[in-house]
Amino acid sequence: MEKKIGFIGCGNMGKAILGGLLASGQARADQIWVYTPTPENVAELQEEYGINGAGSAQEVAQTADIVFSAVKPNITVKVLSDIASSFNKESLVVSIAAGVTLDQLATALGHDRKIIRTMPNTPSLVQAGMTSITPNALATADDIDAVLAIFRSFGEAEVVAEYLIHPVVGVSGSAPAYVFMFIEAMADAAVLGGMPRAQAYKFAAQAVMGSAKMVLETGKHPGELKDMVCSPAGTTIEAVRVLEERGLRSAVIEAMQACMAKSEKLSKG
Ligand SMILES: NC(=O)C1=CN([C@@H]2O[C@H](COP(=O)(O)OP(=O)(O)OC[C@H]3O[C@@H](n4cnc5c(N)ncnc54)[C@H](O)[C@@H]3O)[C@@H](O)[C@H]2O)C=CC1
Ligand SMILES: O=C(O)[C@@H]1CCC=N1
Repeated sequence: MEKKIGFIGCGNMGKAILGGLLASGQARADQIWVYTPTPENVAELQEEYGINGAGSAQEVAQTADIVFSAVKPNITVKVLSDIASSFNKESLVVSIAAGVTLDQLATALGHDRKIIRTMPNTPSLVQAGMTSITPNALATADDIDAVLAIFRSFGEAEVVAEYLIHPVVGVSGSAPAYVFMFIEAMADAAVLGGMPRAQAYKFAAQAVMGSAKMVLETGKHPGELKDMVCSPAGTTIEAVRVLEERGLRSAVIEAMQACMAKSEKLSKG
């Protein structure tokens, strides 16, 4: 890709995208401009990645063809509306903010602006992210392909209609938190059984990763994969019985309902 790419804000998620772009060779460091309000942060990013530091968000907007807005949701609209007039006519703005709709972004940036709303997740930091991509009507097929390629450089990415954004937040954006809780709980139980803690985290995390890989790679129904583990009168079915008794599925579904409801509330401002 020969386009210039900009970042306004570059914390956890910004760095995941920046790192993915560079590691995959999709962009060279000299094609990338980054602004954050703390000059020391910019200097650190320049040192670590060799990218260009920008002195202001305006400079990023004026320079880049694709601009990632990677600031917190509560300041996204303000940050973008302050610099709306600095973008080039053909620039594409990509937002990663949870709960900020395409309509709110267009109100901040102008209704003639090409915009793509995305929802990545933190496993992007280890090249195993999952990102939804929702373009507005002005974004071209080339814009969508370019942004899909960027997010696919550190995981998977799919185009998703905006009305599905709340389930995306529930099943992907926020989901790593619940999986980490599950890993922590499994490790606690292993420690209870006498296993050293570090070893317990390794076993629990590898079990989760391997199970996820089986779902993705075998194409088998998760229930069938569960049945493959449950020997008749064996150990696993005992655990499954207790998980059912304690309402694991219902707890997960209700937790995600709360997550999706909050996502919907945030979108309404
Ligand atoms: N952390 C997560 O799991 C996910 C986060 N997101 C979204 O990513 C966005 C960023 O989140 P994180 O990277 O976790 O936050 P972060 O706090 O790590 O990074 C925010 C960045 O914005 C910069 N910043 C603060 N004020 C600024 C301003 N006025 N102008 C320009 N830059 C400014 C900060 O210096 C920092 O570099 C949020 O909108 C969030 O909704 C999306 C999916 C998952
Ligand atoms: O909790 C949040 O608001 C963000 C959105 C997705 C993951 N973290």
